[in-house]
Amino acid sequence: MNTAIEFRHVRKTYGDTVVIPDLNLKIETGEFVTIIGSSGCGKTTALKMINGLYEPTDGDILVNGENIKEKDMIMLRRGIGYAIQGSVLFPNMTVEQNISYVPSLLNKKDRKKTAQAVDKWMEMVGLDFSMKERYPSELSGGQQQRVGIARALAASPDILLMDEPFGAVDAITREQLQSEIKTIHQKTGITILFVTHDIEEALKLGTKVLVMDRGEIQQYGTPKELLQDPKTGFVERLVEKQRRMCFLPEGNLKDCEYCGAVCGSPKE
Ligand SMILES: Nc1ncnc2c1ncn2[C@@H]1O[C@H](COP(=O)(O)OP(=O)(O)OP(=O)(O)O)[C@@H](O)[C@H]1O
Repeated sequence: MNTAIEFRHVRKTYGDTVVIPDLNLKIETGEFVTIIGSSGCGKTTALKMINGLYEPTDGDILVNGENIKEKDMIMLRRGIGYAIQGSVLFPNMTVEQNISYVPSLLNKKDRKKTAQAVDKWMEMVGLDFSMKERYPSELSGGQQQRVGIARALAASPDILLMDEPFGAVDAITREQLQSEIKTIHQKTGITILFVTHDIEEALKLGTKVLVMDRGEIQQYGTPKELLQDPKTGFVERLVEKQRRMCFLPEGNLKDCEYCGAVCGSPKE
């Protein structure tokens, strides 16, 4: 397995405040990593250091084996999609223009290729083609979120960073978007890092879950590992409800819907 992203002794401080003391982590190519932790623990900071929006105070970050310090930032960001909560679309551009923005830069004169990319990603995120001419203000929150994801994917990145992308949408749309991003991951095999506040979402989507507290890794493992063998009290408290869900009242253990195996044990 190749390593898509590696943090080597990464430290990040803002003034006197140490947000990330010493982060060491290897993320394998093709992994869907959900990142969860207490508020302010440095999840967004970690994400933004990968695409160079923030610079580490110390240490190194490698993307596909290359130290990002030695890379051209524009080239680095072209290979890394970035989708965040809420609409960050260009307000004066149509849906089609928003999605085709980066592909048209990359494809230059090949308009057909760009148009094909727009269609492919609109279909993949569940956007009707009739919306191509609309402006962001004429879309619902969920539709705007879909355009944002399609735009991030249209540049064909091999890494996609998502910072609470479904935080601002209603429960039904959220569930639809979750299953769409899961399908996209399965179809494309790209590496995804996905920050969330919702443990259920983290366990449902992640092939690996990264639990952080105060800039430190509490656990990095599969949903099954987190449920069966929480390494710290913090992780144990985080997954407590989900573990209980695997336990049937009559005393039998049921196959857990998250980890696909018996993972809970009676609390009482
Ligand atoms: N540009 C900045 N300047 C100063 N402090 C910052 C800056 N960005 C973030 N911080 C601080 O660093 C800490 C970590 O912030 P970060 O946004 O990475 O946390 P987070 O885990 O994503 O939080 P949340 O879950 O609340 O979104 C917080 O205490 C925050 O106030």
